[in-house]
Amino acid sequence: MVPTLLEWMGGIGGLEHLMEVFYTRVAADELLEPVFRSMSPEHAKHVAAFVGEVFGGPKTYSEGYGGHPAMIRHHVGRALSDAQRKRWVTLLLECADEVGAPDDPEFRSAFVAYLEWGSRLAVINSQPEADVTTEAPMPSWGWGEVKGPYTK
Ligand code: HEM
Repeated sequence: MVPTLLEWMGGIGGLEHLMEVFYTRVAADELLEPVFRSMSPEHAKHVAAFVGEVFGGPKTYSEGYGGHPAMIRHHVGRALSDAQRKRWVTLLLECADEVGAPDDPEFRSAFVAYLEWGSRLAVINSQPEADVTTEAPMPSWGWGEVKGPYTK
């Protein structure tokens, strides 16, 4: 059986740890700190729940935190810039290295693909003139063309 992306990265505990480390670093980053100044103490946990669900885990975000529409609404009107988006992705990947998240080529290609996709949508939805549809279904992300984790 091919593991889900969430299973491969150590389950929800592994993802929560990554997000805790990441949002601590975000709060100390000059470009991102103003964007996340009002984030709730639960922010890292909620983002981990969302990404965990997308990566094949339990439906925690859908059942407890408002689902995909709520995630989209959190970005609406924030006028995020591409520079902020790039820093967000770069910092998250640095933290993935720091916490020892899987670094096999297969996992990282799937992880980066999702982060590029999701972060670009967040920027689009955050523009003041954006025509946002919040009713899109929860995304589901898998291994893509690499089809599964690295095997020797
Ligand atoms: C794959 C990409 C992304 C995902 C999955 C994601 C997910 C989320 C989720 C689930 C929330 C709501 C958290 C909660 O329920 O408390 C949220 C809020 C937010 N996100 Fe994102 N996000 C992404 C990209 C970005 C990027 C690139 C930025 C900015 C550079 C950003 C800025 C924010 C901000 C400002 C909030 C609201 C924080 C607050 O409550 O004050 N997001 N995001």
